[in-house]
Amino acid sequence: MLLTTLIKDLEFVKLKGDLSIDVSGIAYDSREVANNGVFVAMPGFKMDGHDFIQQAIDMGANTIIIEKDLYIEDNITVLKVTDSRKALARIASNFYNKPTEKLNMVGITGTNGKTSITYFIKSIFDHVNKSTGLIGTIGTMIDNKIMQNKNTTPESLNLQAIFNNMLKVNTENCIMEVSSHSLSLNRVAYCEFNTGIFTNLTPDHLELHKNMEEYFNAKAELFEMTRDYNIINADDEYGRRLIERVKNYDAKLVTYGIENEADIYATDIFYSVEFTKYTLNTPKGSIEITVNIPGIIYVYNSLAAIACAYCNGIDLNDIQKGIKELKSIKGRFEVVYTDQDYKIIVDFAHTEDGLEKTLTTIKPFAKGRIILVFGVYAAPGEKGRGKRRAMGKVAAKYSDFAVVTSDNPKEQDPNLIIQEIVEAIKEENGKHIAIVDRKEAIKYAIGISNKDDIILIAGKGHETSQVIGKEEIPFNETEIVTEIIKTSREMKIS
Ligand SMILES: CC(=O)N[C@H]1[C@@H](OP(=O)(O)OP(=O)(O)OC[C@H]2O[C@@H](n3ccc(=O)[nH]c3=O)[C@H](O)[C@@H]2O)O[C@H](CO)[C@@H](O)[C@@H]1O[C@H](C)C(=O)N[C@@H](C)C(=O)N[C@H](CCC(=O)O)C(=O)O
Repeated sequence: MLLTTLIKDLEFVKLKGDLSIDVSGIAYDSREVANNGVFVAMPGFKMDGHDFIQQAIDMGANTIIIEKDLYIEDNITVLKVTDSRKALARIASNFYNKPTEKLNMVGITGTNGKTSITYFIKSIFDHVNKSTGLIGTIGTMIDNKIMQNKNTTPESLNLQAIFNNMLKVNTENCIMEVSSHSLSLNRVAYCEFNTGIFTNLTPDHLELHKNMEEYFNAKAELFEMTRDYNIINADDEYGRRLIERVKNYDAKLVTYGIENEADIYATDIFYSVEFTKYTLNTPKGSIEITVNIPGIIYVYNSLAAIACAYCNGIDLNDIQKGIKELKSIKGRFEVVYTDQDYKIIVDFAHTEDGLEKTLTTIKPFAKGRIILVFGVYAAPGEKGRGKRRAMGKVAAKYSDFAVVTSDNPKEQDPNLIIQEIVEAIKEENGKHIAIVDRKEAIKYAIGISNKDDIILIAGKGHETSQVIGKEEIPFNETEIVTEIIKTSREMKIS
């Protein structure tokens, strides 16, 4: 591709070199630069791409895009921009010929519910044979095949490549989770969204966003990028603020909820431990909905998905069938083991709010105790103890016994994280034990469970690894539970 084509609509200052050259591709990691490629130097959290420019040139880069003032000796083209992450998004979109213009793009943001909503929408779209790809925490799904992502919302270059791959297999709809990081770090810049969905906002990722206002503003950016519909939860405090903000935007506002007045809303909700039923009310009529995942959270998540399907002109009968056809979502209130004695549920709940909602969903149905296995992950740059204490309090309040363990301690001391959680549990007189090794903690919970108990293993959900120190260790909770139960049965028999 000609460099002039690649940099179309990019604002830059040419520091040196020729613009009428051919470039073979783009890289933001010097180790991945191809011969005659463009290297975009981006300052990072741990390192700085500007320190790897020489390596990129040695790898064969013929063009370098920078945002810092640097003098580069080699005889190559150097362009300076104000924000190299944003510049990467611009040229990545150009490189793949603006793929989002050819897809029906749905972006979902908010602290909780994003993954479930992508799956609910896909299930409805699949029911009416709309070819649909997903991007999110569980990975990227194209043609029903899942590939792992490094991030919930990948870097712009990877993202645009994914869109392009979707188009190659004639995918028409792309349903994606849009993390607040991706908005703040311009990973989704120059994506054309048809629909934006806002779920809710509770404290999370405050290591990057500093405070809730900044976190809210990051999420709200998505709704400045949508063309057709803004779908917002009317029962969330921040949702209501967003409604006020987007009221006069070009995209049509559609609200959903249970408590407050909304366009799409649920009434007559019936909960059981296996499913939830409710009456769906829309401007086009009402219909019974069965969601195969229990709890209030999934009433909200299904309503958001339904609002999206509704805006896409899908008939209420098809919406009803599409929601019912989704049997489970990996790591989302997933019953990984059940017999007449007890149930084991794996759930991704990893915030105070998420944990509280999952525990209160279980509470009315737990004939025995709720035994909770959980920890708190170490977020990059996180220093505060707020989240650990808050989750400890929730554990003490809503579970009968907490096995406090490691989540992803990363390079922080897992004992210290656990100690801070335990302090909060003790203040509430909660029954607990601390077991640093997560597998041992699960084994302990299974060992002490009696008839009718429910074990909730919270925090990691669909994840298949645990990050301890710098190491990523395979950790699949479904497999671990199965193995522990098998071994304990074999021991009982012998
Ligand atoms: C803290 C954070 O967000 N980090 C993201 C960031 O990496 P970084 O800034 O740490 O990269 P770095 O290692 O400092 O390197 C800086 C630059 O030098 C370059 N480099 C580095 C070494 C080298 O030899 N050559 C070279 O060119 C790197 O390619 C990079 O461009 O930029 C990378 C590329 O976009 C991201 O993959 C990475 O996400 C990490 C993996 C991460 O954990 N991010 C989390 C916090 C995140 O983004 N989460 C959200 C939300 C999740 C949720 O909602 O639950 C998500 O969307 O995933």
